[in-house]
Amino acid sequence: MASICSQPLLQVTNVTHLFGPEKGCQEISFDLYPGEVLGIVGESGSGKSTLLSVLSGRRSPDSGSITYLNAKNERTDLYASTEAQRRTLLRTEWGFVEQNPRDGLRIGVSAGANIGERLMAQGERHYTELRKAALHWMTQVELDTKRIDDLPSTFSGGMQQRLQIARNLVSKPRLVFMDEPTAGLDVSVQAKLLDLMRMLVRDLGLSVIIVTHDLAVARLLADRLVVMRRSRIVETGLTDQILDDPQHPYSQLLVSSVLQP
Ligand SMILES: Nc1ncnc2c1ncn2[C@@H]1O[C@H](COP(=O)(O)OP(=O)(O)OP(=O)(O)O)[C@@H](O)[C@H]1O
Repeated sequence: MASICSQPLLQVTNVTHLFGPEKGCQEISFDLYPGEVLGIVGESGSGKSTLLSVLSGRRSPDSGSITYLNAKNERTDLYASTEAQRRTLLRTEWGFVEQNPRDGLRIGVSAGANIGERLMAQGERHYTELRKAALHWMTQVELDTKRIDDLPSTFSGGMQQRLQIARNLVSKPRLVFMDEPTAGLDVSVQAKLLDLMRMLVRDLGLSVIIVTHDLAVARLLADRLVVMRRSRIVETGLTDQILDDPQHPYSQLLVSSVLQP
């Protein structure tokens, strides 16, 4: 967890993006600290994915601001930057793990090339170095290194998700966004992936914003939660506090309906 002295990595102030009344996200404010994992939970349609795409620079807010403390320790306003600057940030200091690995991988190139791509974009041209990094990251995410030249389409869903994680982490991002990264996987595959993600987040000191409708995933990974309902945050707090003692009636309903046997 972050030290209370450090500055927020991400500062979100009054962010709104609406497709219609209560459709999207509105008046969203929170700070994310270095090394912190923030879970965004709420029912389907509450605006979690919309918020994630605004936070990650993919969709401009109608109003509000998001500032990010970059690796040079400069605070930058995400939407005052150019589109190209935001794209660069997403390829370097940030990562984005899509729910469907096919949206986050290049399906037509090998696993090794998928991992090496971000390094190449950052100027690494040495084949030996790219190969070494790919092997290292395959090992980190527990993929068989013998599959380095295989296409991701020959991988299982769980393996593709591990590859997507490796592809993101190779550039040593400081902040990773994840949209339901374990949804659609078998329960046992999910459990192993969650263990791996927990280990990587801890070992690398990553800051993460993760959208999930699965409170068990939130419990395992997140330090803090924001609960969304109809485009707004209804409650925010430490994960254990919210899951064990929710204050808002909607959070109470959400927790009781999902966690009760
Ligand atoms: N591109 C879009 N155009 C119009 N409406 C949209 C668009 N994207 C999302 N919405 C609407 O905004 C609301 C919030 O959707 P969003 O996908 O952010 O919710 P969510 O909480 O992520 O839901 P889920 O858990 O089902 O993915 C929904 O009513 C949705 O129909």
